[in-house]
Amino acid sequence: MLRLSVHCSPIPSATQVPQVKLGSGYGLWIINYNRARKSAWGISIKALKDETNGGTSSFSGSSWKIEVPFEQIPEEHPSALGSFKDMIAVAKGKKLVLFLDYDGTLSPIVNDPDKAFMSDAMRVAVREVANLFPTAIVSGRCIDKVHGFVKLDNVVYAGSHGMDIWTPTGSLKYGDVGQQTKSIDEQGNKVVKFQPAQEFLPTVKKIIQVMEQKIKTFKGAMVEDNRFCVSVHYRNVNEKEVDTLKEMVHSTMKAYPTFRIDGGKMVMEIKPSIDWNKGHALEYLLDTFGFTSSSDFLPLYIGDDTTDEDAFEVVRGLKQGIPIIVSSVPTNTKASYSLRDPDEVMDFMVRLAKWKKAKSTA
Ligand SMILES: O=P(O)(O)OC[C@H]1O[C@H](O[C@H]2O[C@H](CO)[C@@H](O)[C@H](O)[C@H]2O)[C@H](O)[C@@H](O)[C@@H]1O
Repeated sequence: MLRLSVHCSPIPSATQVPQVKLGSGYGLWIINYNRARKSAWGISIKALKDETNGGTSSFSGSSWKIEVPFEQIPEEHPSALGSFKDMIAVAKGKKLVLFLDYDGTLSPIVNDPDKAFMSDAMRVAVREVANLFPTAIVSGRCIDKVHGFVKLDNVVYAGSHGMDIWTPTGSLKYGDVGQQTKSIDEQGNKVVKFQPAQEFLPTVKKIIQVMEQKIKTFKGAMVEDNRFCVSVHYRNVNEKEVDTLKEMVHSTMKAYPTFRIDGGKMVMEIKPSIDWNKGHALEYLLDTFGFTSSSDFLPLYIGDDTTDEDAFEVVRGLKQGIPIIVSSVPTNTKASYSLRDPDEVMDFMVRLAKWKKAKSTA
């Protein structure tokens, strides 16, 4: 346990001090924590629902005393914009491959999941980078929905947390597992669909039916059909009812032992318990892009959520790649760099495109 005395400036009055209820879905964020000096002067403290938990806090006089398990202190990660030159230096001689999460990365987090629109400017930026680098959108949403938001045809899509991947070629490496089917899309293009959770589809449909009934008593709760996965949203549920809703979901899912529940931003993500996640999807996609056996590629993955950590881990494991977390506060992550929000993600892509064009004309 690391003990910190945090002096606030200006001194907050008792009423300004955020109510931090530890152990019930609240947590502490320490901004500008100086790991080397183990101090945190003049910092701001936020109590965020549903974030890292642990420790205790108390307020006395002009300072907060915070006790946090050392391993839970969020680290700062250099800005991918601020460190652009150093960061991109490793791309020399390599082919960059871009992976982009959708919610919270290309679109801001909003209360209504059906209204998480991407701006036109963001669309222009994604189209531009996708013209320069192989680019994939990797989302928890079902493919139809994420395609409906992104509306671009020069990227490939992986939906349902990577359990539904559509590419023009498919993969030879994964070709013999019987999970790839060839078809023709609405525009008459060949598409190979990789769907490792096919057999779970009937049960997913059943779970959606059951959950839709059960959430009726929770005002604001919403069930989202993500084809191979189900999201139970509680962003708009009264705080006092969130724990009961979570308990309901956990106890209901006991009847479906071949499924697991992962966390997300005010959402419970119900998924088939197969050994497949966004990290595996990244490996599959690298293969379809033709990069598996060579070392001359550099994956760059940008994402904001816990499910993106699986992809960050794979990128790290490859020992050639750049994992970037989208977060406005320091956070515990396997990413190496950070961008604060979707606006910075857009600036970053514009910069990336400029860098590539300058390199090509040099
Ligand atoms: O992998 P992603 O593309 O990041 O998708 C993860 C989930 O994102 C969506 O939910 C989140 O964004 C919503 C809109 O901003 C927000 O209302 C919700 O609270 C967030 O959890 C999406 O609705 C889910 O289906 C995705 O699984």
